[in-house]
Amino acid sequence: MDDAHKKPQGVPVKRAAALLWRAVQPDVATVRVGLFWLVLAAGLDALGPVMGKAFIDRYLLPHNPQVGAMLGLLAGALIAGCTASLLRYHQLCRLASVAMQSVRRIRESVYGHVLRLPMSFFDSAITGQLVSRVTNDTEAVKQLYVQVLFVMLDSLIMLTTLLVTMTFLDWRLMLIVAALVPAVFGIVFLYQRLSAPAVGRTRELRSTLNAQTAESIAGMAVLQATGAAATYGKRYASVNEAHYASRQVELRANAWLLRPALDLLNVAMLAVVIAVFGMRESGGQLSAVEVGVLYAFVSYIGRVVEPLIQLTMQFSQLQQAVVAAARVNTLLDEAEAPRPQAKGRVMAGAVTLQNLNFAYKNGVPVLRDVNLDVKPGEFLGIVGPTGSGKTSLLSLLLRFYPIAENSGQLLVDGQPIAELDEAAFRDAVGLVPQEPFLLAASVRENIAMGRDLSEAQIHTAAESAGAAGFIGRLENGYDTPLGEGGARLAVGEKQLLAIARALAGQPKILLLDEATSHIDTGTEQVVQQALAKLHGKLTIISIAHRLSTIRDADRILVLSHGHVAELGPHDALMQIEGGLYRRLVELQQLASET
Ligand SMILES: Nc1ncnc2c1ncn2[C@@H]1O[C@H](COP(=O)(O)OP(=O)(O)OP(=O)(O)O)[C@@H](O)[C@H]1O
Repeated sequence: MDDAHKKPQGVPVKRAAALLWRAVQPDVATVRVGLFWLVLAAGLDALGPVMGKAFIDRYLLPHNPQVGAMLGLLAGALIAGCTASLLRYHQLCRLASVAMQSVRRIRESVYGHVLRLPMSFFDSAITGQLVSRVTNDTEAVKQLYVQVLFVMLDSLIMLTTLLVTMTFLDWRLMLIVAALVPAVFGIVFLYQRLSAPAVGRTRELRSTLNAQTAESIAGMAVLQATGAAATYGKRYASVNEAHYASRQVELRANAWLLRPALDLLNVAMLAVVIAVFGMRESGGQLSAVEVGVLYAFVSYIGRVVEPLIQLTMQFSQLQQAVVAAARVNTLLDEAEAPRPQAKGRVMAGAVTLQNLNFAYKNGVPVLRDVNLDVKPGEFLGIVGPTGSGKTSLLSLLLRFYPIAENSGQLLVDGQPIAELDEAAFRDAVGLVPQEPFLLAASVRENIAMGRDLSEAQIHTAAESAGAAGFIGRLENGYDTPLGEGGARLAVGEKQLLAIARALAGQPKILLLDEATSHIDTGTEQVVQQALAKLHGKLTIISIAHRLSTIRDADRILVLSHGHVAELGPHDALMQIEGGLYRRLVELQQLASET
């Protein structure tokens, strides 16, 4: 099974490029227009020194003061420069907006994708790292588009245009200037060799820091109760220290190799061009034409170096962003939960298990040869020692894991569970999980959970769950905000709300996973009454640790090591001399008496 924190496989650059290419598709036409205008802007930029050269060659050196033409050239250079700047500004804004749109799309698709991943993915996913992938990594992808790709594209266009213009002016001098390109790439290569491992390590460590923070906050009660704060503080500090050291390596490589080395190249190139020019003319008289070319080349060198510096300065960001984009792409490549095209419906809510086997890992069976026939409207309790497979059975009933071939059958109303229409199946099966999960939203939103439910349906569900009473006592009734995780409600109230939510979709089958284990005896009775009222109206399958909650069940399934140990009503099971159920009941009675 894949996990969210694994190292991406394959070449990151390819995966990053695939991601960007996919996301930019709807805006390809806009990008093309933007690039066209950028090429024009670069051409206009290159015109300036050409006009300067004409100014020197035609009027300045030959002492030929034609004021009108000279002013015309100066004005031309000025207009070309201003137009180029304006064009560049508009195009970079246009491209930046394409970039933001693309990132918006990527972020939405990553979040949507995560919501569609199979439950098995989350068995090994680390929350902090997954959150980091959806938020931080997609933010880094924005950098890749906005800062890097478009600034780099602009620089590349500029560089090409300048080299072409120089070729027309003096191709031999152009070749000398062109030597800058391999020199700069040499520096970048060296930089990459030195800093790339550190860049990757820094990201990994930052991700670990996020994961540790998220984990500690989630488990704060346990952490404080076990006095583990100091140990965890130390563990965090050591990762943080490693992160700092890795950042230092990166920064040192940046400081040595980027700006200073490139500034040095700029000065060296100027010296070489002037020296070559001087040698060429030694012995002869400087011709006016050559001086104009020298002027143009000196201005071009500055302009060639600047895009090259831009290209290299963006390089470290590029590396980080490529790693991030590759990781986002890897997450997007993670297979989604299969969406059966099947059209089966749940009509009555009968559940049949025929020789059902299940294992999370090959060779470690969790359910073995389970046979069961639950009739529509039946109330089935499930009990068994810890690890006996109760929750796993519920997960299969929720279609969280597929039933492997040759592993028996799980039928709902006579149809294999995989052949039911997804939306119809989710409507027909309600779940009350072990931990009532509540949103930081109003009571109404917590019951509706985004479903299109009428006010009457929400109220009826709350009534049926026995939650209407306490909701009515909240200051704003159904509009009362509940705070993060329903922080302002008592545990039992959260549980009742979870039942109301499960009932709101008017399911045919209601699954409860130890829904009453956290509740005090008073609230347990409210839940019991709610379940009693539902008894017979829909199929109820309820895992219970507190055996009193399923005493009234039509039948009780006793699981042991993944197979059916006993099955029958409470009274019948209590008759079994030395039976597992009877032992469990007696143990609980003993525990409650002491
Ligand atoms: N996601 C998972 N991946 C791998 N193994 C798992 C997973 N969930 C449960 N198991 C294993 O499957 C077995 C059955 O677990 P399950 O949670 O179904 O038991 P249970 O009867 O519900 O236990 P409990 O009463 O403690 O909740 C256990 O050995 C457990 O370690």
